[in-house]
Amino acid sequence: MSIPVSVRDLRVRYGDTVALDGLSFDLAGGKIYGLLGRNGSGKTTLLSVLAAFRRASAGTVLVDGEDPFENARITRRVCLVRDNVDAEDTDRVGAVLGLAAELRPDFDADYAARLAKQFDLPLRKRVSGLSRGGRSALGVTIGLATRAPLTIFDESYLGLDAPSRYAFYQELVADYAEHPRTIILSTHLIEEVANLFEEVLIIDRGRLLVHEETDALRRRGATVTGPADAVDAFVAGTELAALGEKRLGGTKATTIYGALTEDQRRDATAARLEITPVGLQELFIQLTAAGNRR
Ligand SMILES: Nc1ncnc2c1ncn2[C@@H]1O[C@H](COP(=O)(O)OP(=O)(O)OP(=O)(O)O)[C@@H](O)[C@H]1O
Repeated sequence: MSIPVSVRDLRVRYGDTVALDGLSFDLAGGKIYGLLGRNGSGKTTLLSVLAAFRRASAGTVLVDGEDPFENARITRRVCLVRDNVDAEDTDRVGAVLGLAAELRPDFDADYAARLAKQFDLPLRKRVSGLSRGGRSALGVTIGLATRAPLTIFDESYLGLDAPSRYAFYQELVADYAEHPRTIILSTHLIEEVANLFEEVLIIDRGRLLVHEETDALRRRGATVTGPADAVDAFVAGTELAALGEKRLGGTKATTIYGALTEDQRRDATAARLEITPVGLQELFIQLTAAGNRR
């Protein structure tokens, strides 16, 4: 089961700091969404509001059609996993999983046990005795096994080493295929998870910069490489935004943002220019680079 999310003009302030500045978007649900943004762009604030950990200063947030704040029907159906597991330090790992099983209607205890084994979680250890990776593993185990209709991972797997992260990605995809739900992942490890995202949201300084299907977004970025003059003339002719450029001697590579027409692609080939796709991470870097910020 998966639930939709609708955000309109969301504003969140911390004293003088504006963390979210009029954010609006809709998630139909039943997909894996990637939430990207530079440090301090407002990702954790947004996810905390969706999970009712924090109240909006202004605007509307609807999760499954209702305001999630102090709304037990909704909060039961939302699971936010942060980078540090929400458990008492003195609790034992097994007890934390037991409590999640009691509190969460769709929690799959057998699946949690399998994940705990896969991630080498020491069930008898206290949370205070876990390594950083152990805490992350406990968090993602709870996040996956809870099977909440809206499941949010807020950089929760960053503490895991590379093999464990890939194990997590595999589990996520496999379990999501069997139990579709709305999943939001925020991450700085963009290349690692880009293939999981069906849609991508990029926020920058509290505002929505991009919300698009991942494949469509990928098609928007291209790098034009060739003799500097020819690249400049071609890019100027497309009237597309140039996000960044690199030079090596007389050769130049310019990253552009926007869809090239078939005619433009033919023109590029005729001018002996090379057009190559841009990875999601590179596109993100360019779109949020200081000089390109609106
Ligand atoms: N409790 C708080 N008190 C004051 N300011 C805060 C608080 N929490 C966040 N902020 C500020 O709000 C802004 C958004 O922070 P937020 O943690 O939501 O960003 P983020 O995108 O999750 O960042 P990161 O990628 O570094 O984790 C930042 O300017 C941050 O300093």
